[in-house]
Amino acid sequence: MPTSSRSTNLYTVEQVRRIDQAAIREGGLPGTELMQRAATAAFAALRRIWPQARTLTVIAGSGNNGGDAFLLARLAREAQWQVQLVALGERSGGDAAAARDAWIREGGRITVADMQTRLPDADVLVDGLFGTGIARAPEGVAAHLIEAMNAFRGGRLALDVPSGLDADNGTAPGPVLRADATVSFVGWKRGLFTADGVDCCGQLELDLLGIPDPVCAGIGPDCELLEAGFANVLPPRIRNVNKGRFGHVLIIGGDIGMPGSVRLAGEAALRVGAGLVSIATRAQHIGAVVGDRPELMAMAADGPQSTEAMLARASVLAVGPGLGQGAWGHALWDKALRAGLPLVLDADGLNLLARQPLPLPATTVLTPHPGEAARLLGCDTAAIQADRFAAARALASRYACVVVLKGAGSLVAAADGRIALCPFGNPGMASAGMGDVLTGVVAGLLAQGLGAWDAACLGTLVHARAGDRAAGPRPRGMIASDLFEALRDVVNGSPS
Ligand SMILES: NC(=O)C1=CN([C@@H]2O[C@H](COP(=O)(O)OP(=O)(O)OC[C@H]3O[C@@H](n4cnc5c(N)ncnc54)[C@H](O)[C@@H]3O)[C@@H](O)[C@H]2O)[C@@H](O)CC1
Ligand SMILES: Nc1ncnc2c1ncn2[C@@H]1O[C@H](COP(=O)(O)OP(=O)(O)O)[C@@H](O)[C@H]1O
Ligand SMILES: [K+]
Repeated sequence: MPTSSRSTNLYTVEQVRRIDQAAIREGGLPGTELMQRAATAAFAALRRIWPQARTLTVIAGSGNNGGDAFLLARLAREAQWQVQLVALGERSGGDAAAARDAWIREGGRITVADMQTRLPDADVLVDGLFGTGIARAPEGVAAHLIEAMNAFRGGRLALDVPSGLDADNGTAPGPVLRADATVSFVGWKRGLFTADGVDCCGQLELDLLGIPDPVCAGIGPDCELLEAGFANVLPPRIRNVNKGRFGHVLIIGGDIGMPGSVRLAGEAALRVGAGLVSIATRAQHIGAVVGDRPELMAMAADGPQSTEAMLARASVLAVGPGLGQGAWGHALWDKALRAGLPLVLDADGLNLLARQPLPLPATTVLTPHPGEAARLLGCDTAAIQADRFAAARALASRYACVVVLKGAGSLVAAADGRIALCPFGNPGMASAGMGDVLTGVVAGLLAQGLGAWDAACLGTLVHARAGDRAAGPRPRGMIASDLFEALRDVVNGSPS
């Protein structure tokens, strides 16, 4: 795992609440003090991000997120900014009530929003409508305010969480703010980094509000961010070695019409350092597989004996790319799973598992996208995306293995409930064959001796960072093969 620090910890909303309460109870930090610190941190970030700004429109909800907003509005006015404040509702609750009173006491004016409200123009807008306390999809005036904020022509800064986002799961059941920047308080909420969260937050900053580490001890985290430094889990190579030390990956798949998937997985395994890579595929695909990549070996998987001979030489299997679910694919899949070798299962390898849940080898990594995950759990894709963390954990526990749930903010889950999130990757990677590359990467790392958890975490990280490096500012039109050179750079730790 990456070295644990609070800046790489991801928390549930409930865990952040417990930290708040512990800070108030045991840390001697009253809620009003935390709110003041949140406002101060957010105003400092705002000035850093928009150094020319002098006018502000502040939106305050009725809870403590609104409290942060009232206090930020005060700070801006004290700094001689021109501030206009729009509130949802006539009253604020809890510590926010005192913040609202202070704003009014000092002569601040409040526009109480209705369906006709138009937001005043300003350099920057501060979203303090909803934070972690959002309880349902915004409707009526709340929804109108979010839509108006999205139409606002200046910069948009969200306090803690973009309003409308479920900070636990990254889902947006209704309208949601698309912020240019989000300053989050106390700890990262896990939903900021996956599903819709990745499109709503903009630039992310975290302020711990000065809550000391001991106050948080024993509270979570729920999940850890995979960091660039994780690449260190792969030991440097000594010079006196030969290819036999770095494993022999056998990729099984490529039914009629699908030679590309095994070709991509095979080269990916080589590009992260596997010693030998063989492909077991249809006889007619052998030329296509080795044609422009002669370092790959390819053999016809055309009967039980040839399959057994290939399995006997392999140290790691990657089963599924282009495998199909017909009799040919099923027979290979069945033999491969019973071989007991470290295994990566993807694509039709997963679809066959959903149909026939065979026991899996002790070292197994499943790499489903949300559609495959849904088949494995017997639900629909929307249910997977509604709580990706629960889905990844349920899969790892049901199949007693390590699972990579792919997609924006890929998750790696282990059967013991451990979970890590990859904050890298980009929409250019939503293209054919990218998953095949990931399969090859994870298999290539298993072949070099990593365990299932480390290979899945490092593989997900290396694949996503290679995708970012290859995409640069041109994600659209990136193809899976564009990642190969970048994989080699990233796995060798060269700076981007
Ligand atoms: N001491 C603390 O607890 C701290 C809290 N902080 C801030 O407080 C926030 C959490 O505050 P709260 O728990 O008060 O929650 P919020 O301020 O996020 O929202 C809760 C309020 O919105 C209402 N509401 C929820 N969903 C709604 C919907 N769909 N439509 C209309 N109204 C809705 C609730 O009735 C409640 O009044 C954090 O996100 C953070 O910004 C910070 O000030 C740091 C310290
Ligand atoms: N929008 C995105 N942001 C980050 N990563 C993405 C995005 N879209 C796809 N990816 C990554 O690209 C890969 C696509 O895998 P998959 O859907 O199985 O593709 P294929 O079936 O074409 O091989 C996964 O690793 C996924 O996490
Ligand atoms: K907010």
